[in-house]
Amino acid sequence: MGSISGDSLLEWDGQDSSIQEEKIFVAVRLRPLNEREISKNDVSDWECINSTTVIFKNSLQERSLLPTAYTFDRVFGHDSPTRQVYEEAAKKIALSVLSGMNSTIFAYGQTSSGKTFTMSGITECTVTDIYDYIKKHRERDFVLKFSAMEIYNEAVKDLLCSDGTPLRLLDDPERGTVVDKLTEVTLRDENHLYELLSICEAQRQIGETTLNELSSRSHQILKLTVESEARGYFGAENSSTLTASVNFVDLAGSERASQTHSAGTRLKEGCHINRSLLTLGTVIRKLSKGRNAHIPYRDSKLTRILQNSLGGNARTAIICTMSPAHTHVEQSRNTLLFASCAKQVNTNAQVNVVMSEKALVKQLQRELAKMEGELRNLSSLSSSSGVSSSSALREKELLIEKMDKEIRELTHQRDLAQSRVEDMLRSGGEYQASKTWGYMNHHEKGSWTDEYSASEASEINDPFRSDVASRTSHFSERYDNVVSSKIEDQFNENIEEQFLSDDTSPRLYIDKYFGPDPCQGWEKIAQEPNKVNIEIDNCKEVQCIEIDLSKGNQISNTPSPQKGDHVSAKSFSSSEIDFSSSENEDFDHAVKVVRSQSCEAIMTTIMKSPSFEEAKENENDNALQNEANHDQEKVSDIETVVTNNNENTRTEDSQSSVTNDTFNEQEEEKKIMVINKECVDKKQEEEEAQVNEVIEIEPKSAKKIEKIDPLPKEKEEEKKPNKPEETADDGSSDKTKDIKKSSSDWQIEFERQKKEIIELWNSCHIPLVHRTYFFLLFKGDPSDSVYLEVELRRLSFLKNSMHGVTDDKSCKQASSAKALKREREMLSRRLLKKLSAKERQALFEKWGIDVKSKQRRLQLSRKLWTETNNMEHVSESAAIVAKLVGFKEAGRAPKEMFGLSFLPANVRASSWRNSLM
Ligand SMILES: Nc1ncnc2c1ncn2[C@@H]1O[C@H](COP(=O)(O)OP(=O)(O)OP(=O)(O)O)[C@@H](O)[C@H]1O
Repeated sequence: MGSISGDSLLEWDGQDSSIQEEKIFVAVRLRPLNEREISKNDVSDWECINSTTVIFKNSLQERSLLPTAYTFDRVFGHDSPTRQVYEEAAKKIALSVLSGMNSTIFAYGQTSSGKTFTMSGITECTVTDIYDYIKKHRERDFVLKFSAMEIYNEAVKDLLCSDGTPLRLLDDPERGTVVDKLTEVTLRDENHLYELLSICEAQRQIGETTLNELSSRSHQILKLTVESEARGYFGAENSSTLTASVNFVDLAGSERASQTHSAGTRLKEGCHINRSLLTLGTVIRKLSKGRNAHIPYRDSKLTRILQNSLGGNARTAIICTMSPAHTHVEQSRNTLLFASCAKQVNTNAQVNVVMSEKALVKQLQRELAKMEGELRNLSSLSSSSGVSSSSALREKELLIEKMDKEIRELTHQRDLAQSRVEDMLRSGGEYQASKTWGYMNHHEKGSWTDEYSASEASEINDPFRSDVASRTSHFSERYDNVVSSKIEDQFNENIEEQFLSDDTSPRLYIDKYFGPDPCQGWEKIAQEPNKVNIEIDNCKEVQCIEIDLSKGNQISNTPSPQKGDHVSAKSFSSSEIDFSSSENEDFDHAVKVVRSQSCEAIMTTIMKSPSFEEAKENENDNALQNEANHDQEKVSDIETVVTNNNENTRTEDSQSSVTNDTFNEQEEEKKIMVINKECVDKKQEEEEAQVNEVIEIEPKSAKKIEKIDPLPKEKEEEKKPNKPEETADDGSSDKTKDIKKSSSDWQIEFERQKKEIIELWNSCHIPLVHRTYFFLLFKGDPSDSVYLEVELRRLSFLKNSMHGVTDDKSCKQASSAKALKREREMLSRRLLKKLSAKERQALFEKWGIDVKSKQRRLQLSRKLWTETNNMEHVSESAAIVAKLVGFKEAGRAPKEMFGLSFLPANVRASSWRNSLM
């Protein structure tokens, strides 16, 4: 036995770890004729003509049809030593174990052909080479383990254990078939292995046959496992641990009983041997034909154990030994046949990176260290990225802080603006509330309780205060008239009236839920001399007022105090209304024209309808009728103005202005409204500028006022009577055009706001009383714009409150749909009280309600104010509600109000819009 060179070992270092598909390496070895064969003059029929071919050289062979030449991977003649066989047929396969590949070296042949002789030599050569390799490769740690078994009569026995107990075969999912409890000895060194090999040889079943004195009666499988891993420095770079086994299989020899003359035990042994070899042959034959199905591995323990080596993942070399003697020619041919099949079988060997426990622990330790390192890196990355995240977070926090600050500032500004508006309105409302009751008391009890009453103003001989107080009292009276002249009646009526009053009047009911009426604030402003004076000093409009007031004051001492108002109003109205054709186009006319289109005028027209008059004749409520008649007397004066043309109007107005106090009061009321409105415009502009709110309150109207050139009294007196034509020549025509244009623009804006308000009323569940009150309050001139604005703002605020934007309980209360439902129920009961059966029937028919249906009154009340896009419906709803709750103007309404024809459709549907023309 020689040793392999270092160069030979090096060629195994670079083993490809990928799956290596190859054929089973098959070699044939001919032994020399032994003494017995020679003694019997047996001849050698087989000769290796080269390294790969063996021929049957007996030309006298009778079966000439059989092949005479056999080619294999390698053939060895009788003079080839075992070392050569190892080197050229087994070494490459056997030493694959050093590269982590399983390998198997078979010795197959008939009995006494030299299998044991060959395999013993190959095993020793392999062991020697392995240990030499280990000695030359100190960079790796090697562990060699050895186990040995035999299959004797289909029993697996441990050759390293002396008790001879048969071992079980187990099927392991990963390792395949394993022998249970097979002794595996870790080798200390090469000598240790040799000792073990000696034990195995001693343990193996050997029997004497006629062909072999030391015939092996079992299949022996020696297994040498090599585990290796890189050590030290190299281990860090190469963490793989290789584990592989090389099997040295010395099969029992096939034999013919006739030849061996066996009997008894030997015959039995021979049967098992032949049966297992037959199975092996079958497996090889099938594998050689590529049949992967129905391979009888399990038919014998030999094939079962060697399954991985037979077409499996182990590199395999089969060395077929044969006797060249002519007497064994048939067995030799069988061996060659087996060899021929075997060389067709493919194997799929691969490097086994199967770790030992120690290697696994080390591998896990390395992986753990690697993960810890990665974790540290990740932590450092997180730490560094955390800086940027923290920075970004800080930036966001600063941004949020800034936004919060802006929100707080905006909220503050909003609250400030609201507070100012509400304070302004509240102050006006409080004043008006007291004023209202003062006025009522004035009428009821003959006393005037207001601080700046007209009488008090007169007493202190303050003409300005007196005039303003006088005007304001008329203005206040208008409010009271609009709201109700029957407040006390409502208080005194049954509990149903609580929906209006609870503990207050309709006015206060509205005030309670919606705040004081916006108009009231302007009254107070006009009533407070200090404020008025300040504002007078600051705006042109007030200069007009001063002129008016001075004249009013002068004329107020005359028997016809209203005349002064007419004169003073002329300078004001002439710039707004196109009456420049005559100096007589005075303010009276302007007021009358405007008023003629107001809601009040419409109401008047409605009330004068014959059908309503007819229905009214049947009215049993004498008090209401008397009041209506009384109101109608006032309205008839207005109606007279409405129906006249300009020329006639001037004459009749002049007469009326002298003879009709009611009309004069209304004119004054109108003028004050306009004046107050202009003052408020200015004031509101200033306040809005302070709070940076952009609320455009009739800018064109304000512009119109600015165009007024208040003349000194002397010049005005000169200009009016003597140069009427100069009115047109001094640019008044242009002003008139501007006015018309402005009026048109305002009309559009007015129409938009009106529709928006009506929609908001409906969406915010605004009480119908409020809607009606507001609807009837409007005159339809530019002075209404401020009220529209305020109402819009209130409703917007209320809507926001309903949607949770603001938190105003009173608003939420007012917006209660439930309250609105109660109000409708209340109104339905009032239909019975306030209307006659005939009126109700007419109303039901007009509103498309079956007069015989149940809850028809409730049906009607539920329809009120519901068609927000139908102005005719809105107008009629307002008229009905006004009648039912006793608004004074409604009370003045003739019975036609509830008839089929309230107004011509074109008038009803565009009452607000028309009121501007
Ligand atoms: N190539 C050879 N050169 C010289 N002697 C050999 C050779 N081969 C075998 N022999 C000799 O032949 C005899 C039988 O050999 P061996 O026991 O190895 O046969 P075997 O095939 O194992 O037989 P069995 O199957 O019965 O165990 C032995 O004495 C052995 O020394």
